Parts: sequence; C-alpha cells; structure tokens
Amino acid sequence: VKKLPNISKAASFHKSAYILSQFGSTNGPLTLKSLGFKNGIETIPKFEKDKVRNKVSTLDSEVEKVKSKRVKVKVNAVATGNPLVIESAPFSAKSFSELGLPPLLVEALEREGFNVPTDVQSAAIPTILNNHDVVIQSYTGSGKTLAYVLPILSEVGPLKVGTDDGKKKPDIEAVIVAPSRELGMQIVREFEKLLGPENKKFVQQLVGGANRSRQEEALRKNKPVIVVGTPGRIAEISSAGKLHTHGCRFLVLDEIDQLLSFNFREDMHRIVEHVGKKADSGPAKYTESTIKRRVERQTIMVSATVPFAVIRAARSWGRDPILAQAKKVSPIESISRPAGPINLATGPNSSSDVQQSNAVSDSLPPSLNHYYCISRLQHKVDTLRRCVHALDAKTVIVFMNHTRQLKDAVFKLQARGLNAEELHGDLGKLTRSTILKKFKKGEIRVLVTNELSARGLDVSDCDLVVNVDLPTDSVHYAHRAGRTGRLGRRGSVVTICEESEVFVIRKLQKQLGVSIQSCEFADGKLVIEEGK
Ligand SMILES: Nc1ncnc2c1ncn2[C@@H]1O[C@H](COP(=O)(O)OP(=O)(O)OP(=O)(O)O)[C@@H](O)[C@H]1O
Repeated sequence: VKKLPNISKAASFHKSAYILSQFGSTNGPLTLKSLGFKNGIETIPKFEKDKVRNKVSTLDSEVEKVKSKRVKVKVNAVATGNPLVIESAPFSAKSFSELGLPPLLVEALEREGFNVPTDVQSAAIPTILNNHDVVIQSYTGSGKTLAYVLPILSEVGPLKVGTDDGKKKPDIEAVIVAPSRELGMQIVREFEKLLGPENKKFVQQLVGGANRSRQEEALRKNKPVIVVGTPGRIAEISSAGKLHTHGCRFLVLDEIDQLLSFNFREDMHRIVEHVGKKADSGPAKYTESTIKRRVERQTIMVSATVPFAVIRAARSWGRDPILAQAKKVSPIESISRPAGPINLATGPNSSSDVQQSNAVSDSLPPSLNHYYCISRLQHKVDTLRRCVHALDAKTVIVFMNHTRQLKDAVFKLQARGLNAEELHGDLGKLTRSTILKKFKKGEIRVLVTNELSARGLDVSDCDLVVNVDLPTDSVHYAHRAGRTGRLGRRGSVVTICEESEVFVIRKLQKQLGVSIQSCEFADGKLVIEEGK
C-alpha cells in the first residue's frame, strides 16, 4: 500500500476510504471488510472530480483542501464481464468535513448543531459526490434526508464547492419529489435551515394544496435552483411549461416505494421523463482516466422500506445504481428478485413472507420496544387512554384507519381530559399545518391521525406510537412505528388489536424480525405477559 499524502494516522482510515473498486456484479455486498482492504490496494492520484468543476479556475485554497481529501484507492477485485466501478465510503466518519463537504456547508451544519454524520450519511454522501445514482435505504429516523440534501448543497447553490465564474444563474438544478405536502414542507425546511434566512430563495416548495399561481410567480421571480414538491404539482407546473428542468442535475425521489404506487403513476412518468437528461443505456464507462462530471441527471431514491419494485425502478431510471445503507454499499445489480407476490393474509412460510421481509429488513430503529394488547373494539379508545398513562408518554402519535372513528376517538379522549387533536386529509391545509406545528412544539400531547402521517414525519420528541387499527402490512407498520425512536432515542410502539387479529401480529413479528410482546395496562402500569 502506498502512503496517502498529508493524512494523519488517526484520520487516514476514513480519508483513504473513497474506494474505486472494479467490481463484478456477482460479488455481493461491497463493504470495506469484504473488499479485503489490506490486500491489493494502491493509491491513485488526487481526485479530479469533474471537468466542469475544474473549469472554475479560481478555486480558493479551502476548496483545494476539500478536494485533496477525496483520495481514491483502487481495489483489485475479481471482475466478471463489464467491470462496474463503485466508490465506497468512510463508514462511521467522525466529521462532515471528512466526507468531502465544502467548508461553508460544514459551517452551516455546525451552526445547526449537526457535528457527526450518521452511518447512512457516511455511506451515501461520498457515493453521491462521486456521481453515482443511489438508492438510500436505512431505518426510519436515521438521517436519510441530510444524506441527499448535503451532497446536493455541495454542488448546487451558495454553499457549494468553488465559486461561479460569472455565468448566468442556471435553471433548476435539483428536483426533490415527496409523496405528501407535509413531507415536502419538512424537506424544504431542512434545506432552509442550512441555507440560512438570507438564502431561502434558492429553494422553492411546489406542494399541492397551496396556491399554484403564487408558486409559479415565485419560480419566475426568485429563480430557485432547488425545488421540492409533490408529484401532482410538479408535473402540473412542468406540463404548463413553467418549470425548466431540462438541465437538472439531481432528481430525488423520497419515499420512493410510495411514489411508485398507482396514484402517482402518470405524474411520476412525466417527472422521470422531463427532469434532466436521462441516463443513456449501457454500462457506466468510469475508468481512472475518464472520470468526469456526468452530463445527465443523477437519480437518488430514498426509503426505509425497499421492495423489489424499487430495485426495478432504480435499474430503469438510473445508471448502474448503488444501494447505500448504513455501513454497506453494494451494486443494485447484485440484488435478485425474491419469489412470490406480497400478501399479509397468506399463510406462514409463504414466499410472500420472504418478499415482505426483504422489503422491510433493517427498516426499524433498534431502540424501539414493540407491544400488542388485546381489546374489544368498543373498548379500544379506553385502552389507548390507559396505555398513554401507563407509559407516561409525553408525545404520542395514534394511527387509525377511518376518519369517522378517528374523530370519535379524539372526542372521547378530550372528554376524558387528554390533550388530543386530529390530523387527516379532510382538514383544510391551514388547519393541518397549525396542528402539526403545535404538535411539534409540544402543545398537543396526543395526535390522532391516519396513514397521512405515517411517512417521513419527523417529531423528535415522539415517545409513543399506538396503532388503534392494524396497519395493512409490515411496510406500513414500519413507517408508522418509525415516528418514534428517532435518531437513537427510546420509543414504544403499542398495537391494540382484537383477539381474532393476533395472527397478524405474529406475521408482522416474523416479517419485521422483531419481538412484539403481549401486554396489559393494569393499575396505571404496563404489564408484560410472558410466554404469549
Ligand atoms: N448527523 C446528524 N446529527 C444530528 N441530527 C441529525 C443528523 N442527521 C439527521 N439528523 C436529525 O435526525 C432526524 C431524523 O432525520 P430524517 O428525518 O432525515 O430521518 P429519515 O431517515 O429520513 O426518517 P424516515 O425514514 O422516517 O423519513 C431529523 O430531525 C434530523 O434533523
């Protein structure tokens, strides 16, 4: 192994870990360990990331420093057929600057109290910075949003590497698509936090339910470089010729498995066809001498749950995509299709179990406790109330499946003195925003909601999730449960079910690979029933 230049011993492991490996599709998951990091490794010259960037001749010395950290290591791996070139990541990096983010962005992160990247960020950020299409999969609350926000901000907008060379401000450079208005707004706030108040106009929300002409006006006046929105609204404005995304460099599809649902099909088709230049077919031709900025868009897909449909979409919409997970980076090509359709109601050991387990594996934070409690239908709300008291939960999200019953439940909880509010699609957008704001501020203790809030909603203090109605399958269970136990915090998930539904709990347990313990609430306490 040749010595890496100017890198201290302590930091050399992480800094040297931008690996460029020639990797056959049959080689399985790519990890530092699996690559046999000690053998057959040689360094190659300092990373010249792309020609476009290199045209910017006035890179300041800070930028040079950042770039010099992007050291590549070539790993001699057995290649079969067309070698795929994969760049791996410094897993468990100790700081954001180690990942090669520009100084201004690292400053902004520190200002906001983000000092250490999470595992999935350590894996995904360098992979995206090295021009790969990615599917980012990691459990709920593990920081997947910043895993794509940061590489975008290091290439686009005022915090990026290098300075503009007086060229006209470009059109939209990044489009982020999310399945709900609430999630879209949350992502916008994540960008705004880092950009700071003076640069807010670089990002623009295009969510449904808001005034469309005002959004179009803002696009014209502010000329944002990043837009975040729901599929319907983005497709609508794009079809009207008011969203210029042909030169777009990043397309992010957040909660990709939901975006693939039938409801979004037409809008997604429009977006995928019109945003940026699509990757041309054929294998990627990255070689040592030809690494250069891709001229087509980079496609980034994100979710805690990745069914095979996502793998298929990634293959067709991206170019040689990489699956970036916490501590693991592997070529999508190495993932094969599990057999059988997905159906929660089929018997045990069926192929659907296998497929469902694949979709939800590693989707739940390890810090969660899962329980179920048997209750008659007419007593469920009372059981819920006793559950909240027994666990002394401060911030609770309750999931129900039907709006009418949901409203009744809120009425009953309020009548029993609990600070509870409802949140669902029948409410106006303003009421929805106000309730969510109050809940995030801790002014509401129990939020009773439906599937609308199951995805992406980030309320860090949420310490209890209750399913008063069963979720439709393990994917929905995972997203609901993931509203608590965010970023290593403790959390409990309680499913209240009828006796006849216990078999579903067993199935969820199996598919999710977690223990869901039987419990009761007696004398104001949670009592775990052993051996059930
Ligand atoms: N490196 C970090 N340090 C501290 N906090 C972080 C870091 N990265 C993300 N966070 C915070 O962790 C919380 C969860 O992040 P995020 O919402 O991105 O999770 P997620 O993996 O997308 O979850 P979900 O699958 O539920 O959408 C957010 O409040 C975010 O600001």
